[in-house]
Amino acid sequence: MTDYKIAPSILSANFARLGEEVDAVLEAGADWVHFDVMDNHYVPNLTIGPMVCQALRKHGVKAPIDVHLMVEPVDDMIRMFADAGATYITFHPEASRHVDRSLQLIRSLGCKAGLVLNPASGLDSVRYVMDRLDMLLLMSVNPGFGGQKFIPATLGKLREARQLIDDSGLDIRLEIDGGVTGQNIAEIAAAGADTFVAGSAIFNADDYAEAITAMRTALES
Ligand SMILES: O=C(CO)[C@H](O)[C@H](O)COP(=O)(O)O
Ligand SMILES: [Fe+2]
Repeated sequence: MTDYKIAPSILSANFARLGEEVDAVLEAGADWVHFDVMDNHYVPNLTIGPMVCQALRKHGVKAPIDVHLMVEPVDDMIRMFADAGATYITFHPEASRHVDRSLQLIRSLGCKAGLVLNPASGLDSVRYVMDRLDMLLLMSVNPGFGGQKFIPATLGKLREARQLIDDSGLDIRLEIDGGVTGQNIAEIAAAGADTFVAGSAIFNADDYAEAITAMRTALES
């Protein structure tokens, strides 16, 4: 059976009570914390940095923190997030001049490494660095904002990515980010994803446990 992971994106959490919000989703059954970092340069929005990641660790968060860097360049932020307690660090290949080197940097700092592909980007940029990846993240919305609609063409790309990973024989997670809901998660899993980021579908729900349980039930179906 596939080891599915659900990673609520704190982009849709109440930032005024972030520690409690993260405790609440983990208590409600989430596996990971998805941490969106935006710099108003790579994407037209600005969020949170390594100090907030470190604060969550100090607050007592033990779950994996999945840092999604939407910043350019990436190497300084990789170092700072590794120091701040990140588990996974993923970045967009076009935001690094030397993708292979940035991936090596992440692992050298003891974190798990991943690349993120935007909706219009093909799989070519990951083909020759597969052995440097612990995760491949496909964006199913354009990066920068929560609450957008899932782009259906991502399903075909997920199938191709699943094939690429299976053919490689490597242990690489396949994560999907953007517009994931309890209604579409089963179809997304059938296309090959094993790790699901969901922001608005969880944090906008009245009951986080109910939203996460509905996702797990759909995954089991
Ligand atoms: O990386 C992101 C946006 O750039 C977020 O992780 C993503 O949009 C999650 O939010 P939602 O589930 O509401 O789409
Ligand atoms: Fe994200």
